[in-house]
Amino acid sequence: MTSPLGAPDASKAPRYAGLSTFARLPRIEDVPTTDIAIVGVPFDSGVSYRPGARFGPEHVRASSRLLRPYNPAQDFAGWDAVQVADAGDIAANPYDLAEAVDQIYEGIHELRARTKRVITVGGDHTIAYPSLKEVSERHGPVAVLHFDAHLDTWDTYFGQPLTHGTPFRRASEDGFIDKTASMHVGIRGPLYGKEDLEDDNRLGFAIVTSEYIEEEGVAAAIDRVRERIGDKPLYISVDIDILDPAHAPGTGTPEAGGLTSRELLRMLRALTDLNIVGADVVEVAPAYDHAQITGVAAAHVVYELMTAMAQGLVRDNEV
Ligand SMILES: N=C(N)NCCCC(=O)O
Ligand SMILES: [Zn+2]
Ligand SMILES: [Zn+2]
Repeated sequence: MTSPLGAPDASKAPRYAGLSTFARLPRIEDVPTTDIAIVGVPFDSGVSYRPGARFGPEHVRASSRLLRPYNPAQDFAGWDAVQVADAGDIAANPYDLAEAVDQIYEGIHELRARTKRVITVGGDHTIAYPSLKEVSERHGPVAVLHFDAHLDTWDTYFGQPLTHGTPFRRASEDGFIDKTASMHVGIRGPLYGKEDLEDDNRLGFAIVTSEYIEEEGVAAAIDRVRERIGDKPLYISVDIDILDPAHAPGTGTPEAGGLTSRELLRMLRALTDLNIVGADVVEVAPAYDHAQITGVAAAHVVYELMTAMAQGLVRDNEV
């Protein structure tokens, strides 16, 4: 295999110059093969409050220009070990949720046919449903590790079954999720009723609350994640609003009392030996961001997920 093509040498081309791709990595059409594709899904027709996540992908790309090849926290240089490329954006009908979900599924399915892993950058949390549909067709029902302030296992909004508050209920009902090994991390804030928690449990999720992490610490939360998920094929979904609004103001449904970006990144880095088969990072809404605070946090989340996936591909001799 020829050496992977990485980002331009920042000592020759300034970081702030050049096309806006994730971490200034090559576009998928500019490399012969791709192992990990990072694809944008500029879609926010599923939101229930502040819109704007349709501009999330471009904001995360713009906020990722400082990322460098070697990740000391994982002692691994992901894009030097495998080919990582920016696959551009999947176009989805902003006026028809059902059609949009089909288009997102088709876009991921087509990408996955020519790459080994896909990381989707939203866009609102609706996109987790088609992504989980695609991943579960390849790996069977997957363990879902869902970082979020919100359960996102609600039923319908104004009669609509697929929105950013319902992806994991629909995915559980449709058999995409391993109900013995899925969990939410970061849950906090007001609910519609206690039955939300009863439904959530029935749909197959354990819960690590934001308050638990404050009381017991990140290490205890990591232990609970590892115990629940084990070595099952794992899908990681990161709603950036898991972070406290101080660390992610640029999002549509902010809830007080969240995690710091340091805590979230530490959790992600502790999971690099798990079998990560898919991931998304969603709900970045740049209209409410300041100085790329949220964009930079999301870019680092993608970077840690990419690094962990690259390690897994090398470890499992898939490259
Ligand atoms: N941001 C996500 N993914 N979900 C928020 C749902 C908020 C609500 O139903 O009130
Ligand atoms: Zn959320
Ligand atoms: Zn969410």
